[in-house]
Amino acid sequence: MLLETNMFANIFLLALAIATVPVSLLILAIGRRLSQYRASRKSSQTRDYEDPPCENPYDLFGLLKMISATRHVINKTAIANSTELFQRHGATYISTLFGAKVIFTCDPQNIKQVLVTRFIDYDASIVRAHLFRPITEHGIFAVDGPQWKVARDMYRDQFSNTRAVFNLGVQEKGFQAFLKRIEGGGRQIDLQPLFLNLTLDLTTAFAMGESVDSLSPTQAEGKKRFVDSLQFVKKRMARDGFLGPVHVLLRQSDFHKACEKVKNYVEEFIQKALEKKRRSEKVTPSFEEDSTGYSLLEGLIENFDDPASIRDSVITILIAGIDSVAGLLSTTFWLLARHENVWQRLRANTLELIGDEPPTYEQLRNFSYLRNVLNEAMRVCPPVPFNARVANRDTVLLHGGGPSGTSPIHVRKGAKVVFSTWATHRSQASFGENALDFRPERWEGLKGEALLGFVPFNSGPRVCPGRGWEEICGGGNPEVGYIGLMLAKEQYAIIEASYVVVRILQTFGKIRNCDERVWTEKLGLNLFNEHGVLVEFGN
Ligand code: HEM
Repeated sequence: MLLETNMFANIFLLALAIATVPVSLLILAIGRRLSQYRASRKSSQTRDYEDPPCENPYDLFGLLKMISATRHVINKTAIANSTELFQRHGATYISTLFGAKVIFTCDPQNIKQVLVTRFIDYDASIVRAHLFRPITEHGIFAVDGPQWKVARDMYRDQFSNTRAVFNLGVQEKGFQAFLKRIEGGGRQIDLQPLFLNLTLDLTTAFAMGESVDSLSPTQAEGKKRFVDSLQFVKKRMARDGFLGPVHVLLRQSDFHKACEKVKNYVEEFIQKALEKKRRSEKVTPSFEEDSTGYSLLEGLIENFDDPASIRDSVITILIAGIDSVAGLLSTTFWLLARHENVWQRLRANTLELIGDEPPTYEQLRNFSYLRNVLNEAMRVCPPVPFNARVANRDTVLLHGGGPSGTSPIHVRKGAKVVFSTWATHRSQASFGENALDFRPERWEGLKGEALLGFVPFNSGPRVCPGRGWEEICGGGNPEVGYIGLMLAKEQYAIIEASYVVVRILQTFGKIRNCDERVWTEKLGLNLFNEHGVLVEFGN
């Protein structure tokens, strides 16, 4: 009986607890909104701040926003919808998500504030550390402040010296394996998965000193398992990133298991390199053009001792450097197959400037029309279409407040700012009336303000290191850093993509588009086309 009474009491208490959860959440959300309202009223009374337009003032908890965002992700219209919202509400507007205000912006001036001018007012890790921690606990994406500086400095030697670390021999080997998969031409192929395999092979060779050979028909079983785990981890991180806090309700054990497999695989390479270092005292990275000896991992071991941070730094590159470059290559060829004039001009330039021999680093670096084509491909379809930061103190965005959109906006500590690279790249104010068209020639005259609206690698101190290094510091002047970056030529990611484009253009005279369907978003950690890149090469 006592047992029964206890049981009923427990069930009652449990039911009461469950019933109080939504009520408590409701009270919490109302409290939060009230204090936000009071604070923003107070600040706008004392200063000239004004709130930007609100997407839906009645959507108090962001429930409608969540439903609509989920619907658009499922329908693969999230990116198109984001542009539509900017058109409807202005370049900066507010929405509510999970009961909190979120500022959305595609205003280049505001993006510059977040990434460059007021860089220290924002943190990046809050929005993604939970996704990165299981795979790279102290890796650069999971940390901010002094910890971020430490993680960033680990890459300094490698990315400040792209010319030395860029291995043309590895590139050519990868390209030959890629070519075998499309040999002969005259048949329809989907380039998108092949580019992913190619960048997997190139990046693992660069990061660990040994390719995973994903393009090889005889890929070793262990390498295949590693690739499967790595790709699974990235896919799951992207899914959980979209789900936000809801993801904790879903099973995570398979994710953690895959993370362990990836870490174990990379650790084996670290152990081998450490032994090598112990034996010969010094691991000297080999910068010979045809050598496959150099790896980021060995470069790191040369300077650092902690195996865990070396592992995090290596895995970070496997997360950041593979799908992004594959996305850029896929978009470029999707566009080239639909713009014969650009293909013709690029091919003529390639044969004239480089001939049919594999290109040198210097030729790739100075190939300006190719640079324009890649810039334009990243403008039309940025591999990282949006990003977010959280204010770590009260701060300001310069534009977008009030009905005219000209007043500064008060950004409270803890507020999230989501900025859309996709939408800013489509701005007519920056790129003219034909902003939606693929026109590499526009880069011949672009300068100043327009360049401010081009941020495929982000900008400021936290700019993608695959974009170049020296210019990041900009002599300590953020303004110089910002503009200097636009002119940077030592860009690992661009040089890597350039090598592949040049070799394909040297090999094939023609490209034919085999897919009349419209481009449809496929969102992961990077952006792809749902239908791939179906083309036929000919001579
Ligand atoms: C076309 C190719 C690429 C694009 C568009 C791209 C874009 C980006 C963007 C937008 C960020 C900033 C993320 C943020 O702060 O939230 C970033 C960060 C980063 N990227 Fe890339 N990336 C590319 C290729 C690469 C490559 C090839 C590597 C390395 C080999 C690389 C390594 C990194 C790293 C380590 C970070 C973190 C930087 C930090 O937080 O300080 N990326 N990338």
